[in-house]
Amino acid sequence: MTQHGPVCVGIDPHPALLAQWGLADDVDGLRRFSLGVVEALGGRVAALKPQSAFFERHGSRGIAVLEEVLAAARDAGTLSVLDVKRGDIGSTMAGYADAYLRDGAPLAADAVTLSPYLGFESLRPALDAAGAGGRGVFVLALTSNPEGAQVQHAFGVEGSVAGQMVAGARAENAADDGAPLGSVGLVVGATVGAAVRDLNLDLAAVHGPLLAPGVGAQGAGAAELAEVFGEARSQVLASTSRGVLRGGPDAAALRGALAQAVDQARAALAG
Ligand SMILES: O=c1ccn([C@@H]2O[C@H](COP(=O)(O)O)[C@@H](O)[C@H]2O)c(=O)[nH]1
Repeated sequence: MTQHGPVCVGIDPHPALLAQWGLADDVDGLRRFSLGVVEALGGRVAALKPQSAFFERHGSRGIAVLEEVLAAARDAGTLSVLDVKRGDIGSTMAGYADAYLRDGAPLAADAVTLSPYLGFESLRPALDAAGAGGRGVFVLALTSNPEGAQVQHAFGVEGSVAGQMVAGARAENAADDGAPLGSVGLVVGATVGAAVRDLNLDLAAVHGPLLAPGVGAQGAGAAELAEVFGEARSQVLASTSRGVLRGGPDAAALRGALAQAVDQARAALAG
């Protein structure tokens, strides 16, 4: 984030984007699109975030392309965040941790997104694997979609649901002595408006990175980033997929779109 700017670019090979890039909606199109993004932006961006759904829809050959994309990002020296939003009972979470957070696993990424709605503690195997292996997780706290509020803003005996995710991440990172940011990040959409303030969430105290999707196609920009994150802005990794990908397939145009997104995020999140 310091070197390349606080922006993550999502690799979301939507059928419509494949068509816009002049590619077929098949495994070859998927591969050319996704590796094209890594080739254009690898080594120039803080992180790349492949969206697993768009690889899974092509079946086992799509998953094989996802493996290639993760390896290509690694070879380019670029961190990968696999957006796969996993969450299950602890014993099954151990399987997911092994799939995504183990050295040498075919789908190993530098970080994954996790869904905590079976309870924060159900994520334990992934939290431990990330901490032990120098990897990270991003736990959904306040998602960028409007429907998320129905669950995430709800209150129980221990406060708001989102607040419990903030508390969980904060407690995990407290043990991560000395690191500038701990291994447990949160997903907080750039589109959530006043929710962080309304729910009284202390994001700065999480001491972890904050992945902020919603920039670009979902309507958030500099003003929204500044509004949502306040004191926690130095922890924010703003995430945009279609906002940059629509610039392709030309590599220079993709880099131009990334440069614009970085300028916008830096201005919003400075100081
Ligand atoms: O709260 C969330 C969590 C994840 N996402 C994912 O990010 C990208 C957004 O794509 P855009 O084209 O920039 O809208 C997509 O993969 C989502 O699944 C999110 O949007 N919100």
